[in-house]
Amino acid sequence: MLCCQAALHLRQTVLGLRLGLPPGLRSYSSDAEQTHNVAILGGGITGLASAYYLTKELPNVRVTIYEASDRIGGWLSSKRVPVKDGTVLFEAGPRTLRPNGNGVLSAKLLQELDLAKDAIFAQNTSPAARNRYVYYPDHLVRMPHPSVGIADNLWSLFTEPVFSGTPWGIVSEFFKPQRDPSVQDESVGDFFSRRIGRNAVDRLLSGVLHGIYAGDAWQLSAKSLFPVQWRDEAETGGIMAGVVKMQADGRRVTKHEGDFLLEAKKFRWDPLLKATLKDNTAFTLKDGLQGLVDGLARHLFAKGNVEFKTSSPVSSVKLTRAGIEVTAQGSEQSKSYRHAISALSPSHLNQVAKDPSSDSNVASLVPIIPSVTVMTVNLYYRTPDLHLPGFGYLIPQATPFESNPERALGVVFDSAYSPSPRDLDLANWQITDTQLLQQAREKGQLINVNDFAWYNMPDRPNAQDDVKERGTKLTVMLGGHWWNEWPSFPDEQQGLALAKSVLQRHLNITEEPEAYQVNVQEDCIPQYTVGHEDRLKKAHNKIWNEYKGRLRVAGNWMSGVGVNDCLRSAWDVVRSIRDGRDGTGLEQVGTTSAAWGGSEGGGARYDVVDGDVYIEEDIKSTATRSIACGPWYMYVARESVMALVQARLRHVEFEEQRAAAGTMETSHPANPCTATISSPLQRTRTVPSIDDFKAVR
Ligand SMILES: C=Cc1c2[nH]c(c1C)Cc1[nH]c(c(CCC(=O)O)c1C)Cc1[nH]c(c(C)c1CCC(=O)O)Cc1[nH]c(c(C)c1C=C)C2
Repeated sequence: MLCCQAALHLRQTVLGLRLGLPPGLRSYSSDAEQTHNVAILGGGITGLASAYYLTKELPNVRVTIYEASDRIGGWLSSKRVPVKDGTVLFEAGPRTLRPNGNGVLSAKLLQELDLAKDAIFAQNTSPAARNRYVYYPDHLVRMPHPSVGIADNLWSLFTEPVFSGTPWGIVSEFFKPQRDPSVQDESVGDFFSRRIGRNAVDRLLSGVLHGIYAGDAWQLSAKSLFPVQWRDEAETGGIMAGVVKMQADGRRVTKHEGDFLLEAKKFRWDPLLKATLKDNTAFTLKDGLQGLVDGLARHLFAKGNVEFKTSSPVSSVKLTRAGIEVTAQGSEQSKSYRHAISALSPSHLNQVAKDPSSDSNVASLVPIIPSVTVMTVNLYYRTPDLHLPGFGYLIPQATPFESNPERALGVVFDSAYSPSPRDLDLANWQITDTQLLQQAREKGQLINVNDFAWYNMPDRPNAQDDVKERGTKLTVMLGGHWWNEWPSFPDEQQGLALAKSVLQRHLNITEEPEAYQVNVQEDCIPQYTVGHEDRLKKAHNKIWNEYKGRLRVAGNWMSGVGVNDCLRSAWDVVRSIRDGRDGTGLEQVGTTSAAWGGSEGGGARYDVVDGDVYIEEDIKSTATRSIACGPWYMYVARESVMALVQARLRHVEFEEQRAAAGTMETSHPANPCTATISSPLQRTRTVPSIDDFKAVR
């Protein structure tokens, strides 16, 4: 073990020397007083992002990343495999990132880590963005899209069994009764079948949930997955009424979200990257999303104040007087830190949080949050265009067994995200003068070349596959909730056979793949099942009681299962440590998803109902002033800025009144949403100053 550590240290030093870093950056700061040492448990994307944000926000931080396996990056794993005329790239896990919402963080990383030059951007006009299919009951059905035209969309809506009952269900939703207020949560299936109709769930929505959670619509929580619709039913009478209200009043944002957006707005975007991201639906990297992991790791190595301990599973984390003590398996000594950030799954965290020396049967730190196993089978065929142009297709729960005996969840057409040699050939471009093109892009005028955009032009545009002639690249997704009770999972050959059988039945593909890769990702997607929010609140209380703010949690089990959500939870945790706020990483639970009462609700949130504060691009024509807020452009009407300031003032006033009254429902870390604590108030939130808002004007 010691030998490994020495080797690691040596590797880091050599890497530092190779990168030509000044000596000061190669070693830890010697000033112990100034440093803030933090342990990160888990070297997946959440752990790496936490380390990244820590080093960015706390210059004197020292970080140690503990990772059980011998590689970092977790589920993000891209491999290049040989084929007859070159190599193709296979992704075992996530393959693309969206730049909107929390995705502003991944878009920022492109700039901060100098990864934009390696990126491939798929445009809104690309087949990947326009064409999505659902397989029901025995054929592919294209989902409605404006590019198809009204007549074709209507024809499909009224003739395809997949839509049966749904258009009427949406119209009549206005007249459906509200739920009983005593209902605290229900499944997505129950919620939407009550509001819109059962077919909408079984034939459509369950497919979408397969594509994100690989989960069961009848188990997943409506309150956690559809917080806006859940709230709208309670507040405005229904989902559609909520949509109408939002159109009229503008989008409401919680304080937490508002702060995030304000922060995003401060970012100084490289104009060329911004122009390239414009009208972009998703992006990836030439070496796959593994490139993001490598970019983060490179950056952290170069920083010199981050230590990677791979093959070092953590065995315990204990609260001590001085901070928090972390022990790794195989290491005799435990190390003390001021904070620890757990980027482990809840079950792993429970294992390490148990005190091995105590016999007491303490209830686990985090209540059980189930997860599913997904098998991804990547296949590459010599023949091109073996599928329709598009993103791929999802298979809903109602698809009859005889149409899907393999119980596949969906198929991704990876070729759609991967430019072909034809796309790279300048002769096929709409504009061939690359200088003109770059000038236009710098002005944000034109970024679209054959449905892809590249930042690195006029250099040779990036592609993932290095082949002379393009073939067809696909990924079959299997498992998820269908495998929940299975005692064991199919092996590699069985997985391959299942995938080939799906493709033969659905796409008529009979040829043998030239290359394939079977990946089993055990327990990779946490399931936010009914009651999820309550479980998170319990976890928050327990973690706070046991670790008093020394241990924070981040990851995909709290507020979103995607890569962008992992980045966001890492960002949130680091910000709260940086600002000296108490917390666990779960203190926001319920503030974004529970029913909003504006200033009458939990007091922990505010909304801006007087004006359309955040207006997204689709209605930008109504905005009197535009503020570029990340790549997706955020437009703020001038009056709205005033509304924001006024709302903020009202909120502050409101809090003062509550304080004077002596009680307050609070986001105090010991109880995020439910407790009423008495004065003196313990404010744990950072309230942005009015100047922050004035600065917007
Ligand atoms: C690899 C399996 C995954 C499945 N879901 C996720 C992964 C990584 C997580 C996920 N997938 C999507 C989202 C929504 C946000 C977004 O980035 O778009 C999340 C959180 C959407 C999505 N689903 C599929 C793809 C290719 C994408 C785009 C993002 C990505 O690359 O992951 C296809 C797909 N994913 C899963 C299934 C069963 C499936 C079927 C076609 C499970």
